[in-house]
Amino acid sequence: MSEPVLQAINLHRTYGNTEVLKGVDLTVGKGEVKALLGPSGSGKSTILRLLALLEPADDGEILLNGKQLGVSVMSDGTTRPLRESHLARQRRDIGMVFQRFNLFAHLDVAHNVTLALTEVAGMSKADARQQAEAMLERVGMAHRLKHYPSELSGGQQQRVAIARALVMNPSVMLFDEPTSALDPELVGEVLDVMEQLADEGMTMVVVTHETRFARRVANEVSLFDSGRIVESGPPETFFDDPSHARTRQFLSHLH
Ligand SMILES: Nc1ncnc2c1ncn2[C@@H]1O[C@H](COP(=O)(O)OP(=O)(O)OP(=O)(O)O)[C@@H](O)[C@H]1O
Repeated sequence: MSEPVLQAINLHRTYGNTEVLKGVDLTVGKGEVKALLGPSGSGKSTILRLLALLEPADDGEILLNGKQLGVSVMSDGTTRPLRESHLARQRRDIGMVFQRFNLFAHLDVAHNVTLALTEVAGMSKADARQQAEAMLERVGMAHRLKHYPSELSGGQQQRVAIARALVMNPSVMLFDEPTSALDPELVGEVLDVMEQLADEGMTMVVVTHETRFARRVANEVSLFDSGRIVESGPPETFFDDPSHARTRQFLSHLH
């Protein structure tokens, strides 16, 4: 594997009495794509929310480019949760794309993409506009700068959401079932953009039910079940490995 960009070590998360993540280890190397499959409720969205620093783990560590996230390490080696302002800075380096596009309804396409650049990164409006246009060009949406989200198809909204995450120049992009809320005829345009990103060397973690995409684009595929990664492998062998009994069972429900 190439040098690790994102590492999760023994992540745990409990809601009430339900232990949703029971010790998850995950490593994504630079320029690699990791696909996570798994049944509904197995904890896939939870792991992505933790990796995106949207909520804290109860136990375990997350490292980005070798640096532990979400905590400050004291001189005696103990750790403390990071202050919100520092957390916000770390979040900028992690792009997240949700199942539902989560665009700001009251802002046009260009402003959806420039907002974080001007408000969070402190960039001038002119520079932000230039970067946003370049990023929207990359996802094939530069011709819709003045449109509002409600005037776009789901696939177009999702491509804008991808541009909005990319414009912060993150080290890694996390995708949480980015096509599962789309009409079938719109899935391809979003997967094409994601494949193009992968080809360009973006490091990605993708929760998806699109097994053909995972076969074609991922470097490693993992099956997530009941809060754990239970089976993993390169796509060439993962789907057809006779020892992957749980993957076979999962796939038989999917089709
Ligand atoms: N904030 C929360 N409070 C309480 N329970 C939660 C919370 N978030 C998730 N859960 C529970 O954790 C479990 C795992 O949820 P999660 O959304 O991570 O699964 P998933 O694998 O992404 O499922 P899906 O494919 O349906 O999105 C579910 O039982 C869910 O109800």
